[in-house]
Amino acid sequence: MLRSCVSRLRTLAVLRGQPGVAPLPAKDPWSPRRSFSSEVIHMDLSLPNPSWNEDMRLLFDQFMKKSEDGSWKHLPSYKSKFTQRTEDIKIYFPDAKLMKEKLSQAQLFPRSLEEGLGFEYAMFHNCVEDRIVCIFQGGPYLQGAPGFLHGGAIATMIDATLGACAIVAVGVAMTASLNISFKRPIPLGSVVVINSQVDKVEGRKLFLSCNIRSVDEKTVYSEATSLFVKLDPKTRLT
Ligand SMILES: CCCCC/C=C\C/C=C\C/C=C\C/C=C\CCCC(=O)SCCNC(=O)CCNC(=O)[C@H](O)C(C)(C)COP(=O)(O)OP(=O)(O)OC[C@H]1O[C@@H](n2cnc3c(N)ncnc32)[C@H](O)[C@@H]1OP(=O)(O)O
Repeated sequence: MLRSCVSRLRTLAVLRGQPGVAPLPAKDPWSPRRSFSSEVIHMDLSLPNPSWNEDMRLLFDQFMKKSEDGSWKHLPSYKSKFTQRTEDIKIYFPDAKLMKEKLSQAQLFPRSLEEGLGFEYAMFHNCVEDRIVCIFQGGPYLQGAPGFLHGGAIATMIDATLGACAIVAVGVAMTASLNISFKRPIPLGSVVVINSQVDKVEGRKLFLSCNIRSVDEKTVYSEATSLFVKLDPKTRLT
């Protein structure tokens, strides 16, 4: 217990001293309030929290303002929550009981880290142009090259944004392929904007693309194309 506390304090000290790293959340991320409780599971985690920096808050406010006339819609996001969509996927599993047990333990991967340490993001759907914008602040536990985001963390957010775009467009769909071009490293703690869209639909196949840019739009960090396949209700996944 004592050893784990010392190790956490060391981690905090290292992170606080690291240039370019977002300040840690004002609240102690290991406080009981942050434990795995139903309160956290059902909390919309795409709303502002103390770890969000000014860019993140400003962008969130701008998109919320744009949502007032109904042209944009904020998409809530949970650690784990049964929705109609998660109900929909049950038909793809032969053993419904086993599936239910698995789902009761499951958490959405990008929501599995504590507040401010990993993936902080909010998505907005443009209902007119049918595209999704994700504002993303990558925390200190997502480091790859020193001071920059890990490529896998970038890929995760790309997949999550393209996935949301596909699901909003056609319902339950899975990533079949994902091709990413990493053009510039993304500094830890900085805010980036992921713009995604459906380019083409061919039967059950959806071709999507996205790019990741800096808030001032001057830097293109990554570009990606993907294929999602709408699941066939006649085919089981396992
Ligand atoms: C369980 C799904 C989850 C649904 C979400 C539910 C709730 C949402 C709630 C909250 C979530 C919010 C946001 C979402 C966040 C993140 C999304 C992350 C998504 C993922 O992270 S997901 C994990 C990685 N993903 C996999 O784990 C897939 C493994 N895979 C398969 O499960 C199958 O592979 C599948 C289903 C893809 C297709 O299988 P299938 O049997 O339905 O279809 P089939 O094979 O017949 O292909 C049909 C046509 O696609 C072409 N095709 C297929 N694959 C291709 C490839 N790779 N390249 C080029 N073409 C390909 C064929 O060539 C044919 O083309 P054609 O018709 O022209 O001949």
